[in-house]
Amino acid sequence: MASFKVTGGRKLHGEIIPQGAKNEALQIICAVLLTKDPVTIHNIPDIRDVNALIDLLGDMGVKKTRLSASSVRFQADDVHMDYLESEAYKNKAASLRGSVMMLGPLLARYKKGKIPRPGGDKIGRRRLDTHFLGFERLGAKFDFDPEDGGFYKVDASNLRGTYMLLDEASVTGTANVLMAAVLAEGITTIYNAACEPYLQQLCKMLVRMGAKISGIGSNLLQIEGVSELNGTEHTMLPDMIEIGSFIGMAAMTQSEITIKNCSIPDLGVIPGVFRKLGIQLEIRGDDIFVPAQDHYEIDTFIDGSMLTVADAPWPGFTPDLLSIVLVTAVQAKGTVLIHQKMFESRLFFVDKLIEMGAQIILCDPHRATVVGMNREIQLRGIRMTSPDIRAGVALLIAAMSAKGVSIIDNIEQIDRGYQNIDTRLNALGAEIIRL
Ligand SMILES: CC(=O)N[C@H]1[C@@H](OP(=O)(O)OP(=O)(O)OC[C@H]2O[C@@H](n3ccc(=O)[nH]c3=O)[C@H](O)[C@@H]2O)O[C@H](CO)[C@@H](O)[C@@H]1O
Ligand SMILES: C=C(OP(=O)(O)O)C(=O)O
Repeated sequence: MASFKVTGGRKLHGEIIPQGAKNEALQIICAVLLTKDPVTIHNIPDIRDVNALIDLLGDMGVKKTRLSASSVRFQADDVHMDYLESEAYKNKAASLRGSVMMLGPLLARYKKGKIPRPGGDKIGRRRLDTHFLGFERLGAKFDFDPEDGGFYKVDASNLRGTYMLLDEASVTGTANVLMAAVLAEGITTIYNAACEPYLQQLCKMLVRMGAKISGIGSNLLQIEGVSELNGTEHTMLPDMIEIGSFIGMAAMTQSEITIKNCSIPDLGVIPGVFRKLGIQLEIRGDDIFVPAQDHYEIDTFIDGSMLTVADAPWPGFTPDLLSIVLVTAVQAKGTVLIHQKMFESRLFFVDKLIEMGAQIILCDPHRATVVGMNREIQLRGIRMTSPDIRAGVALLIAAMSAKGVSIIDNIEQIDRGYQNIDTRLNALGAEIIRL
């Protein structure tokens, strides 16, 4: 288990380029299974989860040619379906959440697929019902037998388009069902579809491959099945969660940074939520300039009542940034209620922040009230463990703003989603040592 030793109190200065989006990459890389033709993908983040998925596809027989550090050409013209029966497949596929999105393409192209219970963050119950109810609506047979190796299995000789109202606007669920529907016979309508930029990017890529999809960016997708898809090229958007993390980090450490090439129109309400915490952001072309700020003050609602920041399916605020908003509020002036509606185990990391000196009341597993300290008291460095990817980065931000040295254990969680974060932040003036 690796750790970070972080010396707090260093101010950052300079420019940082966000990596390609993790959650988009996981969908896009699964989509290469939909065609026998080459698919070239650019701006692939060099992070644990994405590398694990690329390895897994390689083990399944997908040809990979690395064209540069962040570009790979894939060709799925000879997929070894028997690999799915191996113990190695079970272990590797279970190591990340994104692997579940291989099922839609496998079902569409090979009429069957299986996946062990996928990994990913342990942040509460993470059900997969939407995926399998959707596949069943398309005509697949679904089977899950906990006694039989714990595999989720799907089987279908003939996928047929249909109308479906998704159980919930699941991000990976929508991607999975969509990838099955593009090669199904006839027309599929998916209502209550998730519509994050990740999914919009996937839809656009599928259209370039020859799929017929309308309603892109909305919660009502219509797909006219085609018999075959062809190859394409695709470039990943910058990671909006990393961009939000850098904004919070700059505010907490009184740093002046420029976040380059942010694809601003794809950030939705993210900049607005950080502005509500009182953080000044200047949009300069496609960059975000965050000036060094001694103080920032949390807004109230128009009627003077206390601000709540809550997650919601896109275009609402992404749950993946709530831990960052929470830690950023620790040194703001004012009070905010953080309401994590989707996941019930994502706020427990606040006990570490409290140990560092933050004023937070964990109201229940979904809600925490942060009473900002307006920098009157500096956090103090401690030893802590990163429980999940976003809490891990929230703790890193706290440590970077704290007095003294902190040790963060289990940074593999951070490495799942943030590319060489120590090196990139050290280049801006941080002091982070990988132990
Ligand atoms: C690999 C990947 O892309 N992971 C992301 C994906 O996970 P993932 O696709 O697994 O998450 P889902 O969108 O399926 O939903 C996550 C949780 O939110 C709940 N839920 C979902 C939809 C809804 O309308 N209401 C609701 O309460 C679900 O019950 C579930 O517990 O989306 C999550 C929600 O944005 C993000 O945190 C994850 O980073
Ligand atoms: C929860 C997340 O990831 P995953 O779904 O891969 O666990 C995340 O990216 O914040």
